[in-house]
This record gives sequence, structure tokens and C-alpha cells, in this order.
Amino acid sequence: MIRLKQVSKSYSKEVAVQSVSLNIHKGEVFGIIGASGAGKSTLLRMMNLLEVPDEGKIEVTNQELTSLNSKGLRQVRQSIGMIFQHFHLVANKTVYENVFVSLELARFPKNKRKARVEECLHFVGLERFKGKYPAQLSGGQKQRVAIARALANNPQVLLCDEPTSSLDPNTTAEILTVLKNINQTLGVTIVIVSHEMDVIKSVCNRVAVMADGKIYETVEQQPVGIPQIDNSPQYFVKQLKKDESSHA
Ligand SMILES: Nc1ncnc2c1ncn2[C@@H]1O[C@H](COP(=O)(O)OP(=O)(O)OP(=O)(O)O)[C@@H](O)[C@H]1O
Repeated sequence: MIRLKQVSKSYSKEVAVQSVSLNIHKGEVFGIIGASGAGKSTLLRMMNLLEVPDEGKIEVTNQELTSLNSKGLRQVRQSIGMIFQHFHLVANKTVYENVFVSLELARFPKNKRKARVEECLHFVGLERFKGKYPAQLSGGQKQRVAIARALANNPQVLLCDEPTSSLDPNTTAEILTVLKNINQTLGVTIVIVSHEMDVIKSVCNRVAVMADGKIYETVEQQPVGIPQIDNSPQYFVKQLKKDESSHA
């Protein structure tokens, strides 16, 4: 599904990614973890050519991205959705419009756009929020809009760059549940970059550990599942009192 062959990228003299080869299979939830500066985001951003590699080849759905002209690249990008840590929503557009725009850009059939936006907002549980603006939403809701937008063109791949790093544990669990659902019900291949071990362990079936621009090791794992978070005040009080007594 995604095939990287000896891909490298430098910024001035800074080597961000160094000769990485990697195959990500259809239907996987693939994680990329490592220290800050290890090259995770750069590697992910090369999978849809947001960053252009200096060397190497990148194939997505059997098409070599670096050899495509701009029209070909635009078409292939419709099968690759992406979400970001800071959501990247358009501030002066409503929830509905944020999703609608991606259908316009992709020249989705005009008479089907409205229904598709509603379908995507329904999938992420945000139908009631369609008239709101991003500033009126919580972080988790903003990420859901970004997911709906990324899903609008029926992608085969969803690239997720630190998708939960701005969110609290409860909202993180909600977003991971949405991502898992997308993988299981829609069969979308998911790649998640995160520095949070709990996130990677909860949903990924294979994980690349990056260091100094290279893949140090790729580990297969059984996802441990998404933790059930108790957000009740009773839970917080209990945890505080437990910590107090363990330090007495
Ligand atoms: N646009 C850029 N211009 C210059 N240097 C960059 C750019 N993007 C990344 N780098 C450098 O490339 C290296 C890898 O960065 P990258 O963001 O890929 O790492 P990361 O593992 O995702 O880190 P983090 O977890 O902190 O986001 C770092 O040394 C970084 O400073």
C-alpha cells in the first residue's frame, strides 16, 4: 500500500531522514515513534509528498509519487487523507464548510457533495455542530472535523501526525476510537506518528522506532486496546487521595 525505497531528506545540512525503506500493508494501523527530532514527521509528510525527498522512491497504491505530474499527484492525493496535531481547520469557515471545501477541491460530483458532508459529519458524531466555527469547538471536536474532512474523498490511507498530542486523555481515547473505527469499518490503512507510547500501543499492529533519521527497528505487536477513561470527579478525588497516602 505504501512503499518507501531508500528515501532521504535533508534541510540545509541537517539530515532529517536517511535512506529509509519501509512497506506498510493494506489495512494496517502502523505506528512511528521516536524521540523529538528523530525524523518521524518528515517521514510521514513524504508519504503524500508534502515534503519532497532528495533521494529514493515513494509508492502509494502502486503509484510512484515522485514521477507524477501535478494532475496525477492531485489525483493520488485524493486517496491519502491527513490530519495534524493542530487540526489545520479554516477559521472563518463553519464545520460544514471545512468539510465541503475538500470535496470542491477534489471536484467531487456537485449533486453528491451535501450528502457526503453530512455522511462524514455523522461518522464522527458532529452533525449537530455543522453551523459552528472552529473557535467554538473543543480540541477533540476540532480533530473530529479534521477527520471528517480527511475522510470526505474516501481515502485508502489516513496519515496522522501527532493526532492526539494536544488532547487530554479522555479526548485522546475518543479520537483513537474514531481512528480504529475508520480502520475497521472502512478498511482505511492508518499511519500514526506519535511520541506517546500509550497511543502507539493501544491501536497499532506494527511500529517503526525511529532514531537519527533512520528506522532503528520495526516491531509487530498486538494492540492493547484503548483505555476506558473515567472522567468523573469521584475518580479524580480517589486518585488524588491515593497519591497522597502512597507518599505519606
Ligand atoms: N522545515 C524544516 N526546515 C528545517 N529543518 C527541519 C524542517 N523540518 C524538520 N527539520 C529538522 O529535521 C529533523 C527531523 O524533524 P522531524 O520534525 O521530522 O522530527 P520528529 O521526530 O517528527 O520530531 P518531533 O517529535 O519533535 O516533531 C529535525 O532535526 C528538524 O529540526
